[in-house]
Amino acid sequence: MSSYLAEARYGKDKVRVFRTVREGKIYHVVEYNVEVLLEGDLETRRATYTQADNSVVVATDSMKNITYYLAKISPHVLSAERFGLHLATHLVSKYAHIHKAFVTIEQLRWARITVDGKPHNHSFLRDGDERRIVKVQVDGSQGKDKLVGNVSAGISDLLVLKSTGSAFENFIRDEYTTLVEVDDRIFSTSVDLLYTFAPFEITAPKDEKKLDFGKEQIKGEGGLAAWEGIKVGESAREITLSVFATDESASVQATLYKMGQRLIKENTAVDRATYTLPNKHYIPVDMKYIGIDNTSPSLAEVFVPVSAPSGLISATVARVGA
Ligand SMILES: O=c1[nH]c(=O)c2[nH]c(=O)[nH]c2[nH]1
Repeated sequence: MSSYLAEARYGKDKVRVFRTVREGKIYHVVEYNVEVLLEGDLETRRATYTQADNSVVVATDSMKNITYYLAKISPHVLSAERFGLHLATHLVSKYAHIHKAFVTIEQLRWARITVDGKPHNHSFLRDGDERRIVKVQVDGSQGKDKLVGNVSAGISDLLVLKSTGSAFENFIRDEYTTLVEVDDRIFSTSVDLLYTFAPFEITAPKDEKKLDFGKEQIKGEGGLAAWEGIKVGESAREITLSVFATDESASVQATLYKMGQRLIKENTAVDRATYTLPNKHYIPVDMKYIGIDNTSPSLAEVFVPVSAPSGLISATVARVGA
């Protein structure tokens, strides 16, 4: 039976980077977990996988070093979108046989501590397990002077709960149905969101050593939005939280759709948004045995948080015509 190498991609995962940027007495900080993967002519030029020839292999250790080097010198390091674009563009520009770079960045939360009502200059707290996610792909396979950037970004593990304003009624009732219809229930989910910008053209930096990567070098609306990704990121989080809080939810599905609709409407460069929402069930405790009604929706006050199983609702909302 014969076989061949169908696909290959390799790199470094879990490169942990913490960076400070000083602005006088004020410090800005970011913490990233970075994954860097490369694709290229690893078989046609030298048989890396099939003949154990390492002569075209950029060591994954070097990719880690490049990540730290760019974290030191990149003017874009405080934005995960910009930093990812800079890192991926640098890798594809530097190595002739590397055609695609894939950078995934997880950004951990560090919020300023408030002291006497004022944000502190250099002290921070971890205000949640939620992470920002940025995925960048830079494709140089059509030529190193025609780099194409693809950026998607979003949120992972944003845990939310509302204690009313959620119902689930009129679903299929048949021989398998035990769930009762409720016009008032707890709705809790851990939001995963990934939104995608239109692909855009990047002009590779002319001065490799300087690694200058100016705003003017990214063409197209999607590119500029990815460049200004911090704003879209803030808007996406705010829309997600505000729709979750205010929607009179008929189902997780219906609330998810409203989130996606508003995200696309208010962020003109976002083409698609995929939400994945587990339905973390809170079940009212049955106290009929002791003569107490805790299960009628309006009287339910004591609940069991159920970690498994959970519902899982996922959908992509896309811009018409994109
Ligand atoms: O919002 C919901 N959607 C469902 O599809 C579903 N199914 C279920 O058992 N509970 C819920 N809740």
